[in-house]
Parts: sequence; structure tokens; C-alpha cells
Amino acid sequence: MGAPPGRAPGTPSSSQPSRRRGGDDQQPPHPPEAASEALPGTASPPARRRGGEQQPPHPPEAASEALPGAASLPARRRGGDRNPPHPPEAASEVPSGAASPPARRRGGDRQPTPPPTRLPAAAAAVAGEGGVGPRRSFRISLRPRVRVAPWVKPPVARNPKDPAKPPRPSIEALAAEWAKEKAASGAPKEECVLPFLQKGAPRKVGELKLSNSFSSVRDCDAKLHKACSEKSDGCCPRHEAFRRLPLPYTFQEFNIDPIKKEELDNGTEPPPYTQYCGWGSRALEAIEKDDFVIEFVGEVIDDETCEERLEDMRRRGDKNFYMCKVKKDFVIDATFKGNDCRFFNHSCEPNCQLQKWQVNGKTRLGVFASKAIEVGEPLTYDYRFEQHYGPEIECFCGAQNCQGNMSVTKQSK
Ligand SMILES: C[S@@+](CC[C@H](N)C(=O)[O-])C[C@H]1O[C@@H](n2cnc3c(N)ncnc32)[C@H](O)[C@@H]1O
Repeated sequence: MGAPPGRAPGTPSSSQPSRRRGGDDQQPPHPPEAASEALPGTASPPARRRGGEQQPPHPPEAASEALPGAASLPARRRGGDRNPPHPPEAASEVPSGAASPPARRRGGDRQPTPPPTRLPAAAAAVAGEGGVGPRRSFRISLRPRVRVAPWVKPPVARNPKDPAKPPRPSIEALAAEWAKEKAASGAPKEECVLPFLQKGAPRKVGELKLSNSFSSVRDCDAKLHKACSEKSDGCCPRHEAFRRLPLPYTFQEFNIDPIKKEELDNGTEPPPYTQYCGWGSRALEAIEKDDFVIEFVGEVIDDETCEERLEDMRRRGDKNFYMCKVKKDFVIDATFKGNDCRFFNHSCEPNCQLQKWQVNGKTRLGVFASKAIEVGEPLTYDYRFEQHYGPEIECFCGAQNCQGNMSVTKQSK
């Protein structure tokens, strides 16, 4: 993407102490592929979270979620009332403008309460697509690779070379274990594979850009669907398919690590690099270039629901955005349900890349290493999302060639 060196026009850099670059606060360069650099604050001192940043319990639907910490980070952003970023990929852009100094996040960043959408079936649908399956969480297969920062011990303690540490099973071994259990549960054979680990099986169909799109508000017949939905007791046939989670997840499998924010806050110091970007994930083992790292999963929602959720976010003043627009009426929202991938922060010089794959007729998103990643490195990818309204979201990735914000200009698309 055409991220211009330095801050984007209009992005005031003087208004705030530039913690992103230079100086002791600079972050170690991030790995990735597209953009530029390291997560900011990597070297900065860990900052304790405040109680106010704790996350409220999730609503019933999301109850079993893994999204704790998401909103709680102390991140510095501009304009506290900036709009929530829109789901990736499509979009357009917002004038930057807001020159106000980045403000730390507080209570307002709490985890949003799942919107009382007309899609009460959303959660249930989640279970639907996966069919019967083991209770094994997909995350298990990913455990050796990544983990949400707050739960991660210092990289050195996880060093696989440490003789005191028993070697962790490989991701392939864990995947095999998962597949065995799933097969034993009676799940169809095709659902007992982790596509991204199957050599040659899945088909990569493209790379995905995260964008802050709100486009369907303007160009889609969402209203029609809404009316349809109201008439049919909240169930619009056409949208039903988008309320499911990608296979092979079953509700149980997706119901991972329902860790509460309070637990994370209890004596846990967030890693330094989250000082400005919020919670993050880091590698717990060395990852080779092109290796599969994790799948981006979440609730699959349509554009209308996405818009409703974004509006809710704006009203709540939430600043963390977890949606990824795959295509029209197909947005994967990890706000209320997701795995560690939801904690991957943006970097203008990322070490991972989000790719779109076609697996057994279904579109799935996989995060792959775009370069070799060392143990302890923050895992990032280039969001490159576009925002339709509100001030630009300032980027604190710390990359030397950071573009200053997480939006992408139309020209660079
Ligand atoms: C998918 S979430 C990543 C996890 C998030 N840090 C958290 O605490 O839950 C995306 C959000 O993280 C924050 N973020 C990620 N990368 C950032 C960066 N480079 N600079 C500033 N904020 C960032 C933004 O609030 C963004 O909406």
C-alpha cells in the first residue's frame, strides 16, 4: 500500500509527544510484509491498567467469548469520540483532521456489549455451521504459536531453548490431536481438517485488507432486508447464512477462553508494547516465513448488522475495532466472539499478512507470517482499513516509515 513515509497529511505530529518513533520509546521493528515497522511502545515501560478500563461482562450471547481485554488498553488515540473503525477491506476514507493529542483509553474502551441485534440467532448460528464436533477449541492448535499478550510470560521464559522448559508440541501435532477428537465425535471427514495446515488443499484466493467501511449504508439494500427481517420474525433467509461462523467451528469450539477482564487486570502488567496500541499478541515460538499463524474468526454478520454494531460502538465511544469485511454482506466480527487473532495489532511494517482462502466452498481468513518471526515478537499485520467518518485513527506502530494513521488513501488502494 502506498503508505507514505512519515505522517499522513493532516496528522499533527507535534500535538503529541511522539512516542511512536525515535527515542527510547521506539518499538522494535515489526516483521511483516506490507508496511513499515514495529509496534510502538515496545520499549516503553509497562503501564498498569486502570480499573476503569475493565471490561464489562459480555452479554449472554458473547458470554463465552475470548475478547476480554480488547477494549481496555491504554491506547493513545486522537479524538476520544472518534468513530469506530469499520471493517476491513472495502472502504473509503476519512479526512484526518483531528489534531488533538492522543488520549489514553479508559472506561470508554470497554468491551462493547453485544448489541441486541435482531439477530438473536447469531450466537446459535455460530454453533450451527460447525455441526457436531469436539469440544476442542481451535485455539488449541494455535496455542503454540500465539497468545494474547496479557497471558504471555516474558519471551525469555518461553524460549524453547530453555532446557528447563519441556518442548511444546508442534502445531501439526496439536492439529492431529484435534482432528482425531473431532472425527471421534462423529463429525464429517471434511470437517476434521484444519485447512490452513493442509498442503495444497485450500486455495488462497486473495489477500485481505482491513478497512473501515461503512459502505453498505449507502449502496446496499439493507433497508429492504431489515424490513424483511422484521416481517419474518428476525430471520431474513438471505442473511441467515451470514450469521454463522466459518467451519469447522462448533459453538463449543468457539467458546474459547472465557477469560474475564478483571482476571487479566488482576496483577497483570500489560506488555510495554500495548501501551499505545492496546492488548496485543506475540509469538510464543519462532515462526517461519509463510507459516500459517492463526485464523481470523468471529461471528459472520451481514452489512446491516455490521452497521448497527458500528453505530453502537460509536455511541459507546469504543475505539477498538475487530471487524473484517470479506465482501458484501460478509463481515467477520470478532468483537464478541473470536480468538487470539483479534488482538493482533496493526503495524505499518507488519510481520504477518491476512489472506483470504477458499476452503470447501467457504471463504476463510488466515494469518500467515510474511517474514520470519522470533519468539516474543508482537504479531501484527497491516490493517489498511479505510474509514468513512470521524477522524483518522492515529497509528502508534512505531515503524520508522509509519504512515501516521491506520487508514489507507484511495490512491493507495
Ligand atoms: C483488532 S484490535 C487489536 C487489539 C486491540 N489492541 C485490543 O486491545 O483489543 C484493533 C484495535 O487496536 C488498536 N490498534 C491496533 N493497532 C494499532 C496501532 N498501530 N496504533 C494505534 N492503535 C492500534 C486500535 O484501537 C484498533 O481499533
